[in-house]
Amino acid sequence: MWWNASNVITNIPECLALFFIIFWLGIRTMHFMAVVYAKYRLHRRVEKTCPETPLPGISILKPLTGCDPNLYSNLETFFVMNYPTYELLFCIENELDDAVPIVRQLIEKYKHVNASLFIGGEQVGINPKINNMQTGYSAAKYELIMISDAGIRLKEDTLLDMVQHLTENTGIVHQMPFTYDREGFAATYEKIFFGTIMARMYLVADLLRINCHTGMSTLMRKKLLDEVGGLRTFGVYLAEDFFIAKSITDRKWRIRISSQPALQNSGFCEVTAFQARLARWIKLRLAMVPLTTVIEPLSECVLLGAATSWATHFLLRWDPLVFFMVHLLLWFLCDFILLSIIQHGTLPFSKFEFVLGWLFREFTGLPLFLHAVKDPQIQWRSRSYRLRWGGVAEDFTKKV
Ligand SMILES: CCCCCCCC/C=C\CCCCCCCC(=O)N[C@@H](CO[C@@H]1OC[C@@H](O)[C@H](O)[C@H]1O)[C@H](O)/C=C/CCCCCCCCCCCCC
Ligand SMILES: O=c1ccn([C@@H]2O[C@H](COP(=O)(O)OP(=O)(O)O)[C@@H](O)[C@H]2O)c(=O)[nH]1
Repeated sequence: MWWNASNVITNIPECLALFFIIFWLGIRTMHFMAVVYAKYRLHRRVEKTCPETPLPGISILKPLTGCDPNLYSNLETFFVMNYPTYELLFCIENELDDAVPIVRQLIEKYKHVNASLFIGGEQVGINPKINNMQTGYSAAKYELIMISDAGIRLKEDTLLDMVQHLTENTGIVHQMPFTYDREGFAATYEKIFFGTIMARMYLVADLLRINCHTGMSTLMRKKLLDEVGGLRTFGVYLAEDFFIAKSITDRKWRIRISSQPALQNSGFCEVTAFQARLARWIKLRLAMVPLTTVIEPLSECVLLGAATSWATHFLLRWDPLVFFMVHLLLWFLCDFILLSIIQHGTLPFSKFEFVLGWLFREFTGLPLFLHAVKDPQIQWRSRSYRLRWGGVAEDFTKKV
């Protein structure tokens, strides 16, 4: 019999083939789980009526660096939130930054909104985003802290949605990264990335309670940060989001995603810049969870498909080409369904554009991963870093 136990143990090709088939079944299961969980979990109707207790106040930290064509309209969404008590704390490192006049203009336009601008930051660690936010954090007066990156847009009811997910035992509610509708191939590629490969992993991680916290749009209880020394404690890391969530879950609090995905809407949208961003994230993930060195490339549709085609041919004599084509089709359909659920409306591109964008994403995923692994140096904006094992970062800007 082909699966005879002693054969499997002693025969390496058979073991490898069996491993690929089991891994393939695992990833396919995750794919289906992600689709079902997305349908059940995302885009829930937000209750407009207040619960018995008054809604808690939120201090929203907006770390800004530079200006892009969408900055004004993205920031404006924060001034028109349907939420009773919140303050906006804009943080900008450099007084000459182009974002300064934009923020001042908005503060002037919406005088009734509680908003302040903090310039200069404070050097508390290596992470420039934490350094930038530190002065705003020190001034924050509410019990909830929201960290929201420069390119994020909110819907009117996003804060309500997030607060409603902050149940008694929950310490963090974060938004799953996704994108706002923009035009062009780069925007299509970004939306496909966040709505397929990233969403699949993110949703399954949330379901299995694996730390997948991404700091681009996240709401947390301030007391949980203050208990460990405040935001500054995480300034030694570049992936501050991962370590904040780790610290909070270590104290037995839950983290969960909100029902609305994060709408990233940076005004700069280019394939190469996006790939550089993804390469930086890959390097962070490898340092945080070294297991991803194997899991990430093997979870790529093309590599997994090729390996499992070989495995099923080797063990079961199935036609590898037929297997690969069926695998590709199944993967493609699951991805399209998942993306459509997350979009929750009409996609801003045609089916043909989806096919092109999807093939591009799938066939560039592995080369991008290998390219990222090759060079340990991390470039973030104008600075360079290296990570030590465990995630503590070193600034390499002056050393290069
Ligand atoms: C995208 C493909 C991932 C494949 C990984 C395979 C398995 C992982 C399972 C779940 C992980 C979900 C992925 C979540 C994070 C993805 C985004 C990311 O990389 N973000 C990093 C950078 O974020 C920015 O950092 C700077 C900050 O200022 C910005 O605000 C941030 O947006 C972030 O730092 C990542 C941290 C590390 C996450 C590691 C998660 C790995 C978990 C591995 C578990 C393996 C078992 C899986 C079994 C299902
Ligand atoms: O030197 C920096 C780099 C980034 N940021 C802020 O950190 C957030 C995330 O930055 P970026 O979009 O570059 O990170 P990514 O999402 O690509 O990881 C944004 O609000 C930036 O304004 C900052 O304050 N100082």
